[in-house]
Amino acid sequence: MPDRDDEEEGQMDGPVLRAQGLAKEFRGFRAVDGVDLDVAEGSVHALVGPNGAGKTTLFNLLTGFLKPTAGRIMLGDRDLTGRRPEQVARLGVARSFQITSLFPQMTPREHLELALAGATGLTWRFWRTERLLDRYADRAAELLSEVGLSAHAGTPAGTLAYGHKRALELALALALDPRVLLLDEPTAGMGVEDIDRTVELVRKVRAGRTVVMVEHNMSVVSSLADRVTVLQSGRVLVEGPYAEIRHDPRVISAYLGDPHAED
Ligand SMILES: Nc1ncnc2c1ncn2[C@@H]1O[C@H](COP(=O)(O)OP(=O)(O)OP(=O)(O)O)[C@@H](O)[C@H]1O
Repeated sequence: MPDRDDEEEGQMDGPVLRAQGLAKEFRGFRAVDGVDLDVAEGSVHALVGPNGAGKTTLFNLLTGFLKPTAGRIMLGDRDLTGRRPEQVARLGVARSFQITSLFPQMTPREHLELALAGATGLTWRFWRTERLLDRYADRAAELLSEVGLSAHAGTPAGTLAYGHKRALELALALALDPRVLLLDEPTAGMGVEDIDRTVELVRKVRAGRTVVMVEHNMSVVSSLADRVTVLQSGRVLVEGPYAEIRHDPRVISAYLGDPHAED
């Protein structure tokens, strides 16, 4: 018997983020082709798959950066389908941006104050008003401490080490206080030490949150993910806990590029 209360709240043990029949076509080519995805509240859910599987496209759909050709995206009982990225973010699905979106001259503290001001609806023309930004100083300091950047709060972002830039991106997403945090390859381009640090960081920030991440590094996936969705050719190939999917012959074939993998 379905538990109506839980369903109506759109949370508890039900999915907090749900995609149904999601598709994206680029000039007739289906990069995402009828994906169903249920992300449970409080879980870390990894999206994996070989190159070109549609992970980035799916991420862009979930965050409003692309509009779906078909299908529906729900956050709890709210329909996110077709909403713009800033609306999606404000409703509670925030994405950790790429380093290219950082301003090299601005410090982590300034980035965060600006993000916090933006999250509360203040527009750009207000951001230099010192008193308004002071309001966000405490929260910015907290977020910097959460991601281990306190010692670099006043360093221009352009001169930060790679791992620290990625930590700043994460803090910027957390500034939105999201219900669902999307991480796009959080360990991409990192050496072993930074990867370990990032795994610890994600462990820490996941508390009380739901995380969806695209991640190529399977050891990172095994350390962090409660559930894994494996995509191939725009479709869900397999879904389940990492311990189960890692032995699945379809997954192994997909990664080895077996042309009969879908059989
Ligand atoms: N804007 C676009 N126009 C046309 N084709 C696109 C576009 N974006 C993605 N594609 C195609 O859609 C498919 C899926 O791409 P996508 O980047 O989502 O895969 P991915 O799983 O993220 O791959 P990777 O692991 O290499 O990042 C690819 O074949 C890609 O060439």
